[in-house]
Amino acid sequence: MTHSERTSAQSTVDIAALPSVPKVLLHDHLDGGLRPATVLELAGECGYTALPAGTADGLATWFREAADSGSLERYLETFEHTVAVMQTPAGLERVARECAVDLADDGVVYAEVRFAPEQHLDRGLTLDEVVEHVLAGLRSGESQAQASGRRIRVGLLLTAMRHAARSREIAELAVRFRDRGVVGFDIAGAEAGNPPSRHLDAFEYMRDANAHFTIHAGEAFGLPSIHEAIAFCGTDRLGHGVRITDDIDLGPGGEARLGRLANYVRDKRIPLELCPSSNVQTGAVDALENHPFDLLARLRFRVTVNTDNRLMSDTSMSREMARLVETFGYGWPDLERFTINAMKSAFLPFDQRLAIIDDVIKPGYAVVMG
Ligand SMILES: O=c1[nH]cnc2c1ncn2[C@@H]1O[C@H](CO)[C@@H](O)[C@H]1O
Ligand SMILES: [Zn+2]
Repeated sequence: MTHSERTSAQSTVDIAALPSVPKVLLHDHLDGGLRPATVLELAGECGYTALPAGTADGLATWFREAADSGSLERYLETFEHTVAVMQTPAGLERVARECAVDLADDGVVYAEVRFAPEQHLDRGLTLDEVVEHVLAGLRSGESQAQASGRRIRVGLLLTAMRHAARSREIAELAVRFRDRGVVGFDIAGAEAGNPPSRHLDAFEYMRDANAHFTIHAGEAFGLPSIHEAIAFCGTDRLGHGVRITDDIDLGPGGEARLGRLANYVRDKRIPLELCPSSNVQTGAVDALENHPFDLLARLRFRVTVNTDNRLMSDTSMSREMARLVETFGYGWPDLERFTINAMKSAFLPFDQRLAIIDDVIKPGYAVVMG
């Protein structure tokens, strides 16, 4: 065996081994990741009768197909059913606990999970109580994972809905809980018509508090949204950001010419929280093979791999990575790079990020690369 044959054999990804390598997830919605059976059981417990199917399998199929709509607005309508069953202390804690356990079972070692507290007040809980119950569920899921030999750490991001007017309040909530497990802030929801600058005071509050945030931008709307998120709001990361490719021209020989905004994003190493399957479902990209993930990765943007909504996309970190490997032919060194990109971009203190990279990620990839 020559050196290059050996190197390529060692770097070839065995799809079955994906759950065993350490993975880092920065963009995952708590209310988009419920187990179908849990949706069903919680609906029974809280008397929610509007579920679109009566079995776990039926629900799994319904969520995937309904989310496969080609439009972000229609995709978001499916959350009505998950949010409806996450209105009680028990419901919130269970969903959060199962989220941590499921991610750990998939080999995720560090995750930032997000949700919008303002959507969970229907049964009288306060914003603070909602966050407390979700944090309690995450801690209990971490312990449960550890008892079964899996180690995961989950940070919480608090999301404000961009069509609503509570972003400043949610930013304050995030800062109030910063030493109790909340690591940052975000805005989500329908992007077109709700530019990031509508929530400028929330972002200014976060910056004033030296606190971190990301912004869903460049998913259903293009460059103006990304520009505002960066230039006006000062975002640390871009949720999706896939439409940054609108500012990249490919010449006749395939050579890329970056516009000023694309250059800025790359120069400043602004992390892109790319969510391949979700982007195909919402129509941000027409097919996985046309996803700009690979172009952006080859141009050395700081790309990261994310699930967005595991229930709606019927996915997991391992499955997203498998889809990328099958579509673009990535090897283990590529997946390790995407994972380190994500860990570098986490909203954890620098020394803790480095410790996970050096003590967990690199040794984990060294095992599969031989
Ligand atoms: O990809 C997305 N783009 C924009 N908003 C989203 C996406 N996925 C989920 N949400 C929205 O975020 C809320 C809090 O988690 C969800 O309820 C959903 O409305
Ligand atoms: Zn999202």
